[in-house]
Amino acid sequence: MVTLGTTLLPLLDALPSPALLGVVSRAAPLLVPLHLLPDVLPLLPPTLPYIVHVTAINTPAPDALADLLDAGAEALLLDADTPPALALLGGNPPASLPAARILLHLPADSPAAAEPGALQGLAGLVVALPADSAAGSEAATAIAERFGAALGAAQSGKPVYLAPSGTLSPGAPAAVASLEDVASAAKAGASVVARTSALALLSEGQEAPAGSLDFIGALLAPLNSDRADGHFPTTVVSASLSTSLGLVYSSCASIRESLLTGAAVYQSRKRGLWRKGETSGATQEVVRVRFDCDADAVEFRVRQRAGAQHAGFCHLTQRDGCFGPQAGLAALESTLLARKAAAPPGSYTARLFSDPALLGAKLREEAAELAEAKDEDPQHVAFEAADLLYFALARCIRAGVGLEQVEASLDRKAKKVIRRTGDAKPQFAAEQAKSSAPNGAAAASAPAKKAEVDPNAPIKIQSYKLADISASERVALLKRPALKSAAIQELVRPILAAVKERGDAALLELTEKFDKAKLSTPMVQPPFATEAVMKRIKPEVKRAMDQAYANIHAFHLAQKRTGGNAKAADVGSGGVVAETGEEEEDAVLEVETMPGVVCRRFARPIERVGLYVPGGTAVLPSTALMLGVPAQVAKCPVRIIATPPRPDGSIAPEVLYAAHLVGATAILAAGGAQAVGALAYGTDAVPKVDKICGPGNQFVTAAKLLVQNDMDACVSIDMPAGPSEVLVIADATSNPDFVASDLLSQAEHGPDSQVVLVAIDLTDAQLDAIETAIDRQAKALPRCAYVRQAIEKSVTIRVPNREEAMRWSNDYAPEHLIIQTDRPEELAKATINAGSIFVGQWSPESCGDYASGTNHSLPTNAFARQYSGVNTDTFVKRITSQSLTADGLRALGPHVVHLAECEDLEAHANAVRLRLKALEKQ
Ligand SMILES: NC(=O)c1ccc[n+]([C@@H]2O[C@H](COP(=O)([O-])OP(=O)(O)OC[C@H]3O[C@@H](n4cnc5c(N)ncnc54)[C@H](O)[C@@H]3O)[C@@H](O)[C@H]2O)c1
Ligand SMILES: N[C@H](CO)Cc1c[nH]c[nH+]1
Repeated sequence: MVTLGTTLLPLLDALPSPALLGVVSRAAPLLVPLHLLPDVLPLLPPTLPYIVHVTAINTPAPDALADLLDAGAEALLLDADTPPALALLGGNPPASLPAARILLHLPADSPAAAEPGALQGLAGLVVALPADSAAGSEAATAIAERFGAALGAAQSGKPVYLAPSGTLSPGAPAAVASLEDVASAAKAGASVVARTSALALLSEGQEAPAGSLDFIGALLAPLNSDRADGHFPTTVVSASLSTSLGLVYSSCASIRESLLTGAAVYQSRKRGLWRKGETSGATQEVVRVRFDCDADAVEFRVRQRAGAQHAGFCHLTQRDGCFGPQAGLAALESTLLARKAAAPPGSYTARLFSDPALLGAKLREEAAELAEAKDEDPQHVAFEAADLLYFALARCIRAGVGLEQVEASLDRKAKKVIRRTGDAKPQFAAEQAKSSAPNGAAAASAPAKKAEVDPNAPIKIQSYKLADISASERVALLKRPALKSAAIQELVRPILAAVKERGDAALLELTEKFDKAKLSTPMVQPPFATEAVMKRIKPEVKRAMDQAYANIHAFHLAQKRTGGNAKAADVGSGGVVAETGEEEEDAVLEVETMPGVVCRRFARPIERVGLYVPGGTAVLPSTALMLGVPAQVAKCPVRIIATPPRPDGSIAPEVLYAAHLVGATAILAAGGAQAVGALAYGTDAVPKVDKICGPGNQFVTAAKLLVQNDMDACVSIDMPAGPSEVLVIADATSNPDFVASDLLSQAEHGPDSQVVLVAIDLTDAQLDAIETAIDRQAKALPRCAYVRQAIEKSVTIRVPNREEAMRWSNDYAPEHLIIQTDRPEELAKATINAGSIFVGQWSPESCGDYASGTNHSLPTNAFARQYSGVNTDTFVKRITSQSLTADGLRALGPHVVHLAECEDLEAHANAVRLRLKALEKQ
């Protein structure tokens, strides 16, 4: 429905003053004669709804009338004798003109008003009053009622405007309504038309000159307070999205001043007129003032202006509105505006603003993902729509366009009457056809297919000089690319719930859905290294796996010997732990803390462990070794490897061989969140485990975090491991090709990987040599598409010296730290936070990834500050014990009694007192 409600409809009869246009735009539509439109249109504020008056003399063809609506006119007012009005009244409306956008200008004696409801398809009516009927007269009231009934105005709220005699006849003298006329007409449910030349803009208390009408007084005429103080409750909403900012009060005086000046003024119940922002500077520009349906409450639509210390409406300076912080699109708009004003270099949003190609590619990518999202997965649709809105809004903000303008554009489009066919442009139609083809449906996890990127575009890491980086920029640059963790959790939750509730049936369904494998059972039992399997493994790969296994085993077995200072057998002799069979390496920590008081700590394997071996974008037998060997060394009795099956249902032979080497007790042929759910909750076929270890993509990580927090599952995880990352420290002695190759070796893992180069005092030419090597090597890689996306999220930091390099590295806490500098051991010693360190130019990270002996399952996302990588301890828990002799209890007991009494825990004290008494009797 068009928005035409007002008590006074100003008819433009001369070029208007800006002051008048300002008031009109804040409170009423404007009636513009067609012949004035070309001159007036450029002057009209974009928010002002205008109606074009068409007479019989200047009626254009119906298509040209439709063009007026398309160009932004709220409605057309057609004189009754114009051909389209005659056609409408004859029941044969022109196809191109929707009646809902037409007002008819009828004489008071028009037979069209004879029947209630006869005109109800129209947007409204303007009724020309006879010369002897003032707008407030009884005759006018009767006319208003008759035409109101024909229009169905009482039900719809559509306007009936009464035009005092001569008002709409250009050049003719016209009667001017009085304020009383306007008020009486309002009581009869009608409004009044007045020429703008007859309107006076008056401040509170001023008298209208003779022959003119107090414009604002007329607009306020219908207001009718139901409060003793005569004020009006007023909701204040933002110009975009109509977000509620607060509730205040208005009086006729405060509204008058607001409409006149365009700055919000309210009525304080204690202190009189409240000129918003007078002291704080946080003023409000009034966009529109409206009354509610019974005219006893007001709405102010405003643009909030920031003051010196105060940006919002609420007296709490950190808040935008009195009802709390913004949310959704409004909050996103504020954040993006703030980022644009003070964008920390390196923050993702800052890059979006400065890199049009990146933003363009992301927009296309997100639009494609939304198009591909399945209706059956509404959460995924919402997730992708949110992504697209984020990038769309970033695009707008970059161009200085806010949501208010976007909404205005939507409203303008909604007013168009000439509809385009809505067909897609040919290149997009062709792309869509490709992606909807049966085998073209893109998986959500196949980023290499997403944005169309020029393969020859340079692959270059963004570089920053430490000296130019502010404290807040430093914080932003140390952050990892944003992960959509909350949204991913929402996708993962139903998967976990399905497996928890429906067990194997859900597990098999999800395996078919995500990994395209139709299985009859999810479990594969040993033997794994059958002849058929071994035939499919290249001999050199088998030898490499054997060497890797030996090294990893040696290093992880050695880790058991660092736990204590006594042999396992001693524990048994103390009488506390009865088990036998501990081997020499199962050392026990034993300390006699005071004579006769012996404390011990010893390890026991976690009984059932799940080892997740990723398999989405690459098959990773190396990860099976990295998890399986320490679990084997720790002697966990149940060791289940979980890994996504290939589409034919099989497991890669190399993973089967790794399972054989590490003595896995079974393989779960499932991946993603469903595998994690099956391990955490157990199904008929899958044994429940006590701990789930191993890296994976964001679905796997989110699922691990969720099951860890589910008390029902009673399962722990190794760490929140995420996308791979590496930080390389290089100086003038480094080999540029080596540095580039190390950076790329992690960038190729996936689009979310991040690599960081910390360059110590390199010249431009030295840095250029590394960048050139990155570009050249990357373009030759088969996984170049992943590399390009990872490099987009990566940074080079140019630092002046080794101390600053280490400070950056320790703050970043990389998963992998590669030190390719002069005297690398010194920097290794200065390392405080890192998952694993690669020291010197002959120690590429790849060696640790596969075969040197260290583990490659490491903490990412700065969790190296508090987590270790997977190691033998990951698969054990440590039990402590103590044994006291009688003398030991005599010496320690009284202290324990005092402490228990101090905590008012009598039973604790008693357990010692009883024994001390028994000892006294001996
Ligand atoms: N930090 C480490 O130690 C380390 C080591 C190796 C690998 N990684 C990382 O592990 C990750 C491996 O990821 P991957 O994808 O190749 O294999 P993955 O096995 O982790 O994930 C594949 C599974 O994801 C699920 N999945 C895919 N799309 C989905 C969707 N739209 N909804 C729900 N589930 C979906 C499927 O179930 C599929 O089986 C990479 O990010 C890599 O960097 C890390
Ligand atoms: N670099 C990975 C850890 O982030 C592990 C890996 C597996 N295969 C090769 N590399």
